[in-house]
Amino acid sequence: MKLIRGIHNLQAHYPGCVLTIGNFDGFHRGHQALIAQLQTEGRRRGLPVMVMIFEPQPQEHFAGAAAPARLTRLRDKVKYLAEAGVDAVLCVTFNQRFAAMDAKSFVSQLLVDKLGVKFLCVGDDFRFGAGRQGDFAFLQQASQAAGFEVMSTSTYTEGGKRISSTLVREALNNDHLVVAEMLMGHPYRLSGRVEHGQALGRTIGFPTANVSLKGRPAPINGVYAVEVLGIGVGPLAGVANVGTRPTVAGSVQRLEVHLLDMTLDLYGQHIEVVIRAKLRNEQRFASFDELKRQIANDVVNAREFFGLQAPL
Ligand SMILES: Cc1cc2nc3c(=O)[nH]c(=O)nc-3n(C[C@H](O)[C@H](O)[C@H](O)COP(=O)(O)O)c2cc1C
Ligand SMILES: Nc1ncnc2c1ncn2[C@@H]1O[C@H](COP(=O)(O)OP(=O)(O)OP(=O)(O)O)[C@@H](O)[C@H]1O
Repeated sequence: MKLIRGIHNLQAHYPGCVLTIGNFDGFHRGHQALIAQLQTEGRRRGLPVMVMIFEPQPQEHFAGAAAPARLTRLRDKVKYLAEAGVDAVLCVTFNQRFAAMDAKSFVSQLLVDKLGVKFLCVGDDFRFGAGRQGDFAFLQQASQAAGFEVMSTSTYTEGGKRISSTLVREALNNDHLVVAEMLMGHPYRLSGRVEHGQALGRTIGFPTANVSLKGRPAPINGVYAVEVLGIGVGPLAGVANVGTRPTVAGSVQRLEVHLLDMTLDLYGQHIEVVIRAKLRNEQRFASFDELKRQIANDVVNAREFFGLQAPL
């Protein structure tokens, strides 16, 4: 699969495509159904399937810290889209300049001239162009003039509700991990590079791999039984904290993973942490000793969740 980062990296004339546009945060079953539909259209026309995504997501650009928590970072979105069989991802840098592009230019310059779009599938609530001036009716009109087809996605629902990234966020926020997994068709996972922490964990017998969330708050908070992927072996069972570590006066939310029965040097590696079950909320303990006792308990609970025996 081809990842094109930025409009400026597009070939002068892309050889035509079937296209969809959106955030694809969480890559839920609605997104998956849309991609499957697009693949049928691509095959029918002998054209590559392209997905246009934005980084940052438009709401993150406009609302900054007040934007909804990010479910899936770019690297993982691209991975999900590649696994789903998409041919190309165009990741548009959503900045002030792009936001200022009017709806007409978005269609004529980007979709038609640069991408050679032949078939476009978006939700009928899709808005685009400066001031959200472009809508589905606008697209229909423009497509007739420019000679491409436009179709609205059929809505994929669960229990009468439209599956959306917002619904997945709500489920995760309420610790309904099973619901979130059902909506997404895969368990929730966080990923990132392992960085150096204060190395306090090892002094209490629980070394942790610290994963920066790059300043984007995760939609979950607390202590979880997890599985770690992406380090060649595994999945490896672990226990993780997603939080600010109030006991040690931490402030920035971070992901910390302690692998069960295993000491591995993970510094610098990119790991995927599959969130399997919530064990408890994060707490502020009066002493480091109390925290240590509680983490030992968390380990016992995670072991029980995974059906693992304590080591001899
Ligand atoms: C399973 C687990 C549960 C944790 N729970 C809490 C908690 O409830 N409150 C808290 O302040 N810190 C919690 N922590 C974070 C510890 O404070 C942190 O691991 C410790 O300070 C070591 O940090 P360091 O890796 O930067 O040295 C938890 C860590 C783990 C691995
Ligand atoms: N449940 C669904 N069924 C069919 N298509 C969907 C569904 N959810 C999203 N889509 C389509 O997938 C594309 C990408 O959607 P996008 O990720 O931007 O929004 P979303 O999943 O609806 O999340 P949000 O909660 O942020 O609105 C859009 O074209 C959208 O119409």
